[in-house]
Amino acid sequence: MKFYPIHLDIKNKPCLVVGGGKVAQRKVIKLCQAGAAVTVISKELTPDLKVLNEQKQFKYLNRHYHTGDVNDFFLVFAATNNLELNKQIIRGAKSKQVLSNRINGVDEGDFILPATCQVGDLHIGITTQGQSPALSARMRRYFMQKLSTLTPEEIEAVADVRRQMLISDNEKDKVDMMTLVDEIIHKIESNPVEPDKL
Ligand SMILES: C[C@@]1(CC(=O)O)C2=NC(=C\c3[nH]c(c(CCC(=O)O)c3CC(=O)O)Cc3[nH]c(c(CC(=O)O)c3CCC(=O)O)/C=C3\N/C(=C\2)[C@@H](CCC(=O)O)[C@]3(C)CC(=O)O)/[C@H]1CCC(=O)O
Ligand SMILES: NC(=O)c1ccc[n+]([C@@H]2O[C@H](COP(=O)([O-])OP(=O)(O)OC[C@H]3O[C@@H](n4cnc5c(N)ncnc54)[C@H](O)[C@@H]3O)[C@@H](O)[C@H]2O)c1
Repeated sequence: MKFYPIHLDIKNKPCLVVGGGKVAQRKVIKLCQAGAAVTVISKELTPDLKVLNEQKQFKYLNRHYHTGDVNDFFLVFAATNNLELNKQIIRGAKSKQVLSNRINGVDEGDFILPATCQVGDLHIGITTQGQSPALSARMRRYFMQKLSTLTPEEIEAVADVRRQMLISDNEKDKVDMMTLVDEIIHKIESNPVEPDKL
């Protein structure tokens, strides 16, 4: 296994995205959803990033990357279309022990992002260890279709019974919880996938 799978709590943690294109946008949206304190450095922004900037979802520095910009960040994303610059950003981050993601290739940088799909608190993360992103993207669409039959409330119901079980230490609560889990698995199994939507 090349990469260690982890779900990181980045609430209020300072995260830097260098670049304002389509790939940077994907990173920024997920960082904001996870409650990070996001800074974006780029002279250009996609239309969606412009809207998020107007909503003050992140701190925007409308300029090119400068050496030293990575200092004091928790995570850094080198997401420009300039391969040499992305390498330089990763080197800068490494010299400051800041964890970094490079969108081109996996040999530099400390982590890569999985393709994800979710229903409520159930999240599925898919990676090919950076080798076949197109396969990850397709697998995500497969699981999105499979999970589309579930609701956040059904996922929450399992957590509710578990909380009850932890208080009561009652065998019946455990059976109830496993029944709900079985129902979820059954719904997923019996939900057919439409291949032309993958
Ligand atoms: C999962 C997802 C998460 C995210 O980005 O948030 C993600 N790529 C996504 C989309 C996507 N990627 C690509 C396309 C173009 C069309 C296509 O091919 O389909 C699209 C579609 C689009 O852009 O719309 C091509 C591509 N990707 C990378 C390269 C390498 C390079 O540039 O050298 C190339 C070009 C060469 C090639 O094709 O190989 C590199 C990476 N991409 C990764 C993640 C990491 C490894 C993930 C893994 O382990 O599998 C890694 C290493 C870096 C990273 O961490 O970012 C997201 C899912 C979107 C979804 O869920 O639908
Ligand atoms: N990881 C992935 O999922 C993935 C997917 C598709 C493509 N790619 C690769 O990622 C790269 C970026 O793709 P994109 O679609 O976001 O490109 P894009 O052209 O839409 O965006 C590039 C961004 O980089 C910014 N930039 C350039 N020089 C900069 C500098 N000196 N300082 C700050 N920002 C700077 C630009 O302002 C622009 O916003 C491409 O090279 C592509 O090969 C990666």
